[in-house]
Amino acid sequence: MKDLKHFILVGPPASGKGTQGRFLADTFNLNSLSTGSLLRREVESCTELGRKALGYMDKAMLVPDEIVNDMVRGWLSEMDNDAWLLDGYPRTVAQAEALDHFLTQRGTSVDVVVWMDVARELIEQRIMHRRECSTCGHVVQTSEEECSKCGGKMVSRKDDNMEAFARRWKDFEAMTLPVARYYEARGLVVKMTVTEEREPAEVSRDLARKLEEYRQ
Ligand SMILES: Nc1ncnc2c1ncn2[C@@H]1O[C@H](COP(=O)(O)OP(=O)(O)O)[C@@H](O)[C@H]1O
Repeated sequence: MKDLKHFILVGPPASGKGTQGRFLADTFNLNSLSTGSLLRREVESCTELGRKALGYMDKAMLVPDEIVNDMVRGWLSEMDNDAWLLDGYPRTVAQAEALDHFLTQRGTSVDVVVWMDVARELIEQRIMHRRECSTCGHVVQTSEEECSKCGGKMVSRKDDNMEAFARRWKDFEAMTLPVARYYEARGLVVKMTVTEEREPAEVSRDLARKLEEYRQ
């Protein structure tokens, strides 16, 4: 039976990576790293890395590989419990190769790559139904006019969101899909294909089952 300690989560924006990532971290007792969140923290703390990254993040461009590679290597080196999940990294094949190189040097490797394969039409529907509270920023799929958290007015940012999504999807297809294929060629992928809307908990159960099979 395979030991599953090193996870990578790959998927397009709004594919449910955040939710399934939390599920995996809880189930397998993993330290999880979202490179997007870490970069945002660096920006907020005005570190040198944050200053370098900001110019790219502002334009919704990928931060150069070297910066992100160094950041992830630092995070992995500092960890005491060697069980982790990376979300949002590797995002390019060059990042995947750099990670492989780093892990090989340490005598270890990626154990499994969970690919959230969600149809583009489904993600577009999610974005269309997404509302954001104009007061507290709470984001949900709802048709309610009032925020369930603070009572503020719920607004839709459909056009902005659709435009941003189209750009991010293009990047995903061009740069990150090849990452999923890179790992697929190495037999490391567990693919979660989602073609119709399902409860996140149901997707988690399916995922757990697939991981059990993969592990045998
Ligand atoms: N692995 C990565 N390589 C390069 N840039 C990254 C990476 N991860 C995150 N970023 C940067 O951080 C930003 C936010 O990332 P993330 O939180 O994953 O959200 P999004 O899904 O909006 O891209 C990205 O737009 C990009 O500029």
